[in-house]
Amino acid sequence: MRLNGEISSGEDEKEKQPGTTTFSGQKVVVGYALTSKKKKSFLQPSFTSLARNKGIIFVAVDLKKPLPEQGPFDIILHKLSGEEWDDIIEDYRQKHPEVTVLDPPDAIRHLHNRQSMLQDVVDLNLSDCHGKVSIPRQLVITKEKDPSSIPYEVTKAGMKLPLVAKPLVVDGTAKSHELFLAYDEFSLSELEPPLVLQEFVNHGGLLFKIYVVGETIKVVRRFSLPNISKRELSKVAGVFRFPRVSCAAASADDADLDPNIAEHPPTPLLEKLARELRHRLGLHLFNIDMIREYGTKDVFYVIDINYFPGYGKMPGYEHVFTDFLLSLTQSKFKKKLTT
Ligand SMILES: Nc1ncnc2c1ncn2[C@@H]1O[C@H](COP(=O)(O)OP(=O)(O)OP(=O)(O)O)[C@@H](O)[C@H]1O
Ligand SMILES: O=P(O)(O)O[C@H]1[C@H](OP(=O)(O)O)[C@@H](OP(=O)(O)O)[C@@H](O)[C@@H](O)[C@@H]1OP(=O)(O)O
Ligand SMILES: [Mg+2]
Ligand SMILES: [Mg+2]
Repeated sequence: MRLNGEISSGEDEKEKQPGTTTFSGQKVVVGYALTSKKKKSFLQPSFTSLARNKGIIFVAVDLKKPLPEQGPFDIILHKLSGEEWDDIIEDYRQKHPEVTVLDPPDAIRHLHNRQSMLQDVVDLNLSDCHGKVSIPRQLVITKEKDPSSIPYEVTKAGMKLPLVAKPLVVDGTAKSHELFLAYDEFSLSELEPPLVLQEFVNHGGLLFKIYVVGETIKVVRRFSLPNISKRELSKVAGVFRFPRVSCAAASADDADLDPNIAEHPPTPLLEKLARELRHRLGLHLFNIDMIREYGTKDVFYVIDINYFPGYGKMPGYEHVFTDFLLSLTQSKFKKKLTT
């Protein structure tokens, strides 16, 4: 932590104000390396002004200058793709252990692959904690595979139709979010590996997004794909691209919903899931997409985990994030006092 006014430049410098509520009356400097889209959705004025009043200032990392020459920072928030950036931030992290880097690049990379992202959910074995949490059955089709062999692979693995086809790698591009619903296995040969093929689980058209910010979780409901009946499955063939239904800012929280579908998953289950994943993934900032199997009360599937998601859409994110950033520096300060 730094004393008031110690930082010398940066586009947000003019936003600084005296009078803080930080642990020791010092400013917390948060460097950020985000795309312009992310900066716009995350650093909303309602958030930056609340943070400023609590002594947190945000400073843009200048990607054209060496990172070690910038700052000093207390915390770095980042979400940029590419190996070059990963190397820069990893090197900085090792040389500046006093700076909290959210989060380590190798832990983030674990979520860039749709197979590895869900592996920790499988390992967790949350089967007796107010409900059962697992992942849909899935099959990876590697890059080397000839697309014409996909129908055979699917049949051999005993996968149940319909299937959701997802690009294996999630790299922040629109293409990595291009998903398809496959009603028959033969049409899958139209798609381009590498892919993850996941069994489609009927869930009543509603999804739970569990936002994790350190130790805090917030759950919102979003609209999702409707159930697919056996009758529909028998009548339809082909692969169909579908839009990013659950990403819309319009939440399903206020809609008139069937309580059997919309009732929130049990809090102890969500808390345990988030805590365990936080530790196993080594991440502070992510969200979990979870669905309830239609017709059940407590059978859940995790279908997606995203690093540093769209927190701007999380109700009350300004307060949650401000408290989180302050708690990070406070625990560091306390540690310093006791060592
Ligand atoms: N196995 C599944 N069963 C039923 N519906 C699914 C399944 N997998 C995905 N979906 C639906 O497709 C949507 C997109 O899937 P997913 O969340 O995996 O993609 P994404 O591109 O990573 O999304 P995001 O924008 O959240 O990163 C889900 O929100 C859900 O509506
Ligand atoms: O665009 P939004 O603000 O909605 O945020 C989305 C975010 O995009 P951004 O990081 O470019 O902002 C996505 O990241 P990438 O996988 O593409 O890296 C992914 O995390 C989505 O799940 C987020 O939507 P949410 O799950 O929160 O609804
Ligand atoms: Mg998702
Ligand atoms: Mg995702």
